[in-house]
Amino acid sequence: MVKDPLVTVYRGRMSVPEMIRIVSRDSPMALAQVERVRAELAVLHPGVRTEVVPVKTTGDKWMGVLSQVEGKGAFTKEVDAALLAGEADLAVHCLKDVPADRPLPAGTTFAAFLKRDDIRDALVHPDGLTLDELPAGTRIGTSAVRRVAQLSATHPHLECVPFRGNANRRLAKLAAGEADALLLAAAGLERIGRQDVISEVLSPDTVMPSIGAGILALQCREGDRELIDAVSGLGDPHTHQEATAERMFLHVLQGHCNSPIAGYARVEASGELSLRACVFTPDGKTRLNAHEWAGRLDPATLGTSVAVALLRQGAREIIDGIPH
Ligand SMILES: NCc1[nH]cc(CCC(=O)O)c1CC(=O)O
Repeated sequence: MVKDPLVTVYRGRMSVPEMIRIVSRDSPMALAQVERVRAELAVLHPGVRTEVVPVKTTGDKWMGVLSQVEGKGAFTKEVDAALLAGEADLAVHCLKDVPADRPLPAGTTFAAFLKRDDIRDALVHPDGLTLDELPAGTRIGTSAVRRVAQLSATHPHLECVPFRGNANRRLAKLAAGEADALLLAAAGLERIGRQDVISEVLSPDTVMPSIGAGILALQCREGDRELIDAVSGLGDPHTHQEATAERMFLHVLQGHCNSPIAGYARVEASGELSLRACVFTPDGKTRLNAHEWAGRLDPATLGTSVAVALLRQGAREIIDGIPH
């Protein structure tokens, strides 16, 4: 490989923090995510030392309905607070847990989006049945309004039962018989090393993923130039475009924690970005769809355009009609 002399000089001059304190939730999945960040940082900046600052979030402690606590911010609030208080320098978030209806907490910014993992949901059934093979009355453990709405529409003979807790806990509750099957993110199961329990990975056409699925976001304090420069090299350009389009879409739509919204952007084989998205009623009976290509639009404008397309079809009325 030919070395680009400019890059070499720039790397040589770049000052990198000696120590980076990384804050995250303390679930096994979150800690596995931190390990990925540490491993990628070690490759990019072999001299850097890192320390992990695990915190418990409201979303981890509260096992009731999320809309009764912070709703969407329940998994990020304490992590943001540690960053802003200077107790850590870098936060690792699942992008799908970072509220998009409001700006990031003042004084913080995204420094990178890591290369996207699998965006699909997976079925976990102890006997290995697929979604279409599940008998009537099978209890699916999920509290996600997005999953409940879609399953209700396509598989009305199945029964969704409320199921909260981190992925490991959900697997334990499944093993204890509190449900017959689960829907979980394939990427999450992969991160905790439990792909073995997956009985079927569901195509996005069967269950449309959540906005931001499979993306890890690195968040820093806004003024922390040295750190932002040091970690921005972990970012993936396609993921950045996808994340930007998806988050602007959610921002314009102004959903709340009970809004069944799904969708994903993708840089297609042609190199062009596309975004498809849906809004559902909670019973899944009404489903609004939009799919657009970026063409000359930048990713954020594509997100805006798809949101407007859904608003024209009545998305606001659906979202506002759902109690929250
Ligand atoms: N809401 C919790 C959450 N946040 C991110 C993931 C999975 C990993 C990802 O999509 O980044 C999960 C678990 C799940 O939905 O099964």
